Amino acid sequence: MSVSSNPYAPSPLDLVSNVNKFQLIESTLREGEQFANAFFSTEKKIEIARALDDFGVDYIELTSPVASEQSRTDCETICKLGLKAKILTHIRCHMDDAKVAVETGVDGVDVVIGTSQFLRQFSHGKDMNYISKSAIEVIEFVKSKGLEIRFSSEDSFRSDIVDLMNIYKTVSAIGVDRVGIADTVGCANPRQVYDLVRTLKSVVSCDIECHFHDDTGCAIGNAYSALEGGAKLIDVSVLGIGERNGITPLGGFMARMIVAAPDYVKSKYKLRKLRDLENLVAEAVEVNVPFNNPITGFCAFTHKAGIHAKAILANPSTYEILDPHDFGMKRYIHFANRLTGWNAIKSRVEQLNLQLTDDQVKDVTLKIKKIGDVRQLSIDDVDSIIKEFHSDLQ
Ligand SMILES: CC(=O)SCCNC(=O)CCNC(=O)[C@H](O)C(C)(C)COP(=O)(O)OP(=O)(O)OC[C@H]1O[C@@H](n2cnc3c(N)ncnc32)[C@H](O)[C@@H]1OP(=O)(O)O
Ligand SMILES: O=C(O)CCC(=O)C(=O)O
Ligand SMILES: [Zn+2]
Repeated sequence: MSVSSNPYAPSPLDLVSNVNKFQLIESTLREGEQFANAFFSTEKKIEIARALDDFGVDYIELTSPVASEQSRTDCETICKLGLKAKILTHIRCHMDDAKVAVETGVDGVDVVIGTSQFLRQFSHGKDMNYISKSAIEVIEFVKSKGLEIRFSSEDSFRSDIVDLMNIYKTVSAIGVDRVGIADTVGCANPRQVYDLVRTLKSVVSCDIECHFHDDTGCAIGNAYSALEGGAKLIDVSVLGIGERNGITPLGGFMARMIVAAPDYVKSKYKLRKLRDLENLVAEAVEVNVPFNNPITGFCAFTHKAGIHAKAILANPSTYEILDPHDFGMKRYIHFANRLTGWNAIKSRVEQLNLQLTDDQVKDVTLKIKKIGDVRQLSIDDVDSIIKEFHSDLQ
């Protein structure tokens, strides 16, 4: 499908949209390390960082070097790998953290501080005046070291909008490279995201990054809305791993974006590496890839009901918005069940190199359905029924 005829592409009139030119901040080695099951050895971090780099992510975000001694040395080690992706580390808005971060060899520093009443009162206990002063101090310090610097307000969607815009205006005025919006508790919906990004865009001159938790199931939708509103960078992690049930998943986000911006996504990211990347991380954190995962879930390209199977055999676009081949995956017609139809069975008869008329295929389909009413069928069961039917005819 060419972009101009793609109904899911952003409208050319949508001047602020970054759907066709977004970047990824991959946070499996930061947010993902906050996933309950995660423990990454140095070797595993290196393996994951290399795989993310090979996939084509723009940035790799690492855990704060002040989290532990090993976190700091791992950060230094990954910086020395010579990856194409820029390496970031993520710190609190405090000079103690910033001083350690700039010595690790990272390309940039992501600094964050809670701005909502909840976090101001119960997390760090600081007012907006303090936040503003410490943000200026940290930003100017990191900039003086020649590194990229991003300032983000944690819990943005539960923060006072005037406070938010004031702090973003302040950091933009002193030349921060990016500002970040974070839906830390996953409370935002796509419309709120669009509105906040649009508002923010009118007060800052730098790029906007967004970070969405998935507590209420909106992380991918919110990321898309953010790009529509003019955000440029989206935080993702492999399988979405992170605090609680995590953030925007890399794979699901790729699924969303390939539909909207196929040329950009296919040329920029090695989509065929997605499955290996997900398996690598799933194994490292001892989880299974979810059965309903976009793209790589075991049945993501399996078609079962007879009506679907017939149309898919005629033209896969009837029931597929994604082409499995773009991801090195294959589609599968599940014909061994009572919901099957004669078109699916005819296709199986052809695969078995048997000759049956359409009426004969319809007859054998009824036999298959009859047994399928009593028990689960396997492919071998159906093949045996077809072969027996065929030999009875001879
Ligand atoms: C929403 C997010 O995911 S933000 C990223 C979260 N990442 C992490 O927490 C990284 C891993 N964390 C750690 O290893 C530890 O929490 C450390 C090293 C950062 C701090 O450890 P400790 O000094 O033992 O403090 P603890 O974790 O109990 O409390 C957090 C401290 O940071 C302060 N703080 C919290 N957020 C911020 C912030 N954004 N900027 C500045 N200070 C902050 C809190 O006030 C508290 O300070 P206190 O020592 O005066 O109570
Ligand atoms: O730094 C950020 O923008 C996000 C921090 C974070 O993980 C969150 O707020 O959930
Ligand atoms: Zn987060």
